[in-house]
Amino acid sequence: MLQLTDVTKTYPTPQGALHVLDGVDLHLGAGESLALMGESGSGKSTLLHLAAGLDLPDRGDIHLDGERLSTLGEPRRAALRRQQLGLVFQQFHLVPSLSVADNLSLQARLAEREDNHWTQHLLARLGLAGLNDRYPEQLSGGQQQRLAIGRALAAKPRLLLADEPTGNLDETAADEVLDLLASLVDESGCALLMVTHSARVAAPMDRCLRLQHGRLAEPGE
Ligand SMILES: Nc1ncnc2c1ncn2[C@@H]1O[C@H](COP(=O)(O)OP(=O)(O)OP(=O)(O)O)[C@@H](O)[C@H]1O
Repeated sequence: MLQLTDVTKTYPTPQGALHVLDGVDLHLGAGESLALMGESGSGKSTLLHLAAGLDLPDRGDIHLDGERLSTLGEPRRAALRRQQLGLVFQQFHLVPSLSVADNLSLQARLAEREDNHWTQHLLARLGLAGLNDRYPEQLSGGQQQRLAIGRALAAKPRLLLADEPTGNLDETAADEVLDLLASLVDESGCALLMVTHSARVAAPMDRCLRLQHGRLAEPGE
């Protein structure tokens, strides 16, 4: 599903080149879940952005669903994202001018993969069924994040990339959102790569890796 081979990423900074990823190898199979941990600034978001084809590595290869991202132009990478990926960020990135229902179905519509039955199921499971006509600003933080998760899953992606999806929520809301995310990922059968600082969140996932000094390692290594 996702394969990173010897991936290197460096950012230019006024102090010189910052080597964030230094030969990262990673394989994530279909339906597999992986927690990505690591200290602040260790490069977790950078890795997720590369996996999504939002940025390209300096060296190494990234294959998403068998496609080599570095050989694709941005329009083709965007199409691949639309068709294969769900993205959830710490900031919800909802569209303020669209209702709950329209935010939820946005990506599925763009991917031309609307499934009314699945959409209604998601709305009910996310506890948003009665809120169809509201706008994001009329929702609580937890409801906004649940909507962002629903939007990412509405097109039935093969891989969900989630970057600290509950970092903005209090602990109770975070627990609820993560339980929901885990069970909806199970129901949809998609693979999950989730950045988290929480060992409790990482525990139920198939695998957990830690990013340190630009490389991936088993926790505790
Ligand atoms: N566009 C950029 N230009 C220069 N430096 C960058 C850029 N993006 C990120 N960095 C730097 O690269 C390093 C890794 O950033 P990244 O956001 O990937 O870390 P992270 O592990 O996700 O951190 P956090 O847990 O705090 O979100 C940081 O030192 C950051 O300041």
